[in-house]
Amino acid sequence: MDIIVVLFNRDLRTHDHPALAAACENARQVVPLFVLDPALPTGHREGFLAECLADLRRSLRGLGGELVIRRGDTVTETVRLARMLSARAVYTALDVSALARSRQRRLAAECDRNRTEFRGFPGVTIVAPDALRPSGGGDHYRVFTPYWRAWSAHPRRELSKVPGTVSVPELDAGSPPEPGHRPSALFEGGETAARERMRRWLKHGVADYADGHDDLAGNRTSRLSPYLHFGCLSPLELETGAAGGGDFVRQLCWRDFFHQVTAAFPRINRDDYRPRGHEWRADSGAAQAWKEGMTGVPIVDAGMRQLLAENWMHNRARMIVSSFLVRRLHVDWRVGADHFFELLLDADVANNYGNWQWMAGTGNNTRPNQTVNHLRQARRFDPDGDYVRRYVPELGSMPARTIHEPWRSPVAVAGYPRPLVSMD
Ligand SMILES: Cc1cc2nc3c(=O)[nH]c(=O)nc-3n(C[C@H](O)[C@H](O)[C@H](O)COP(=O)(O)OP(=O)(O)OC[C@H]3O[C@@H](n4cnc5c(N)ncnc54)[C@H](O)[C@@H]3O)c2cc1C
Repeated sequence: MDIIVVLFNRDLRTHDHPALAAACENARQVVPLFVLDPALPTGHREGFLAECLADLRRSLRGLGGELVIRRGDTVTETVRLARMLSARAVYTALDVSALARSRQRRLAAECDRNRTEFRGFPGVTIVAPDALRPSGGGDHYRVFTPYWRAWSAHPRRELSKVPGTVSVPELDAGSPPEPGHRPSALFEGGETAARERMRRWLKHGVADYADGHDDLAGNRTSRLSPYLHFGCLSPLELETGAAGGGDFVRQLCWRDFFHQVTAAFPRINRDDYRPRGHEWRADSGAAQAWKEGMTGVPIVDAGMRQLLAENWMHNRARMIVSSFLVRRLHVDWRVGADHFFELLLDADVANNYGNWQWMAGTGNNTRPNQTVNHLRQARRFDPDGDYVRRYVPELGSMPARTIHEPWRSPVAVAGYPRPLVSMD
């Protein structure tokens, strides 16, 4: 039999899917597979994932194919299916986290034992994590600006076409996960919703990105991060569509940057990338107040409550709240990063922990002692206080003049705490 199994992970799409396109070209029959593995840290993302899988199944069925779903250990289930079908190969997109890489290694070894070909493909990032090496030596770029230069000059692969048909052998397709609770009403899972959002963004949003991306109250960033995380969108296709959108493309480069750091330093979610000997305070009360959006600093609380309400947070707010936790409360970056990881719909190991270490001064920041002035940031990026008013209703009637410093107001605000730390 001439069958190839395509294992889907963080690439839940049919457009620009190099592994799927190659399998359809190379074999008469193809089995698109997703394994619901208990080891996957899906957390609040389960409902979104279920929508992504349902949408992918619909798309594949539209091509004459199917999405086969199994439950259990990814390697065991993939190899079991490949053996049952006497498949000649397993194709998959390569990813960078420690979990993904150990799974890839195990899968490659098991395939080898069973005399099944194993092939890894690109598609999770724009430029493959191992494609660029600094001229001065080393296995990855530690600093962003030289990476950005090399990345911009690096030739791109061609976008892969959606296969004309996907021909699947007779087999039990398996039941999809329950749609369950969608964590955030703002994000509908799946490639169809992702492509519609990308289309609107490229037509109406990206041109304003340089001016608008730091406007906390405005909806002026793409909000494509959950779709990029689950691979409902190809980052390369997005970059191609945004050609000329310099500042926006630079953000996509940040994503690739942290992925190549993670590939080289897989313990990025646990160990300091650059140990600085910080002594963190074990203050669970302060950390709890921060998580609940009750620090008494409105701009911080607004960000943390946006996270609780939407499972997403504006990038500027992520910078403000993370720096507040590590620089003002002196709480370990791991506490904040793990909380983000649990709640964010777009949480991924590379971007989340890479950015947290950056803010904590233990990561790739060339100015590790750089601090954020929280009040100045609040006045600059939320000048009218609309972002705070939206997420901190206790302050709803405060004028722009005092909303960022309610402790200066002669009238106490009922139900809203005094700042945990002095803001002078
Ligand atoms: C402490 C902290 C934690 C973060 N955790 C995550 C995370 O878990 N997952 C995540 O995708 N992003 C994370 N980011 C980066 C950034 O905040 C989000 O990617 C962005 O807010 C998503 O919104 P958007 O899609 O509208 O972004 P846009 O501004 O429209 O940018 C487009 C895309 O570029 C990428 N991008 C933008 N900024 C960054 C960045 N600083 N680092 C890496 N990629 C970037 C994202 O994929 C994003 O979707 C974090 C940033 C900080 C400061």
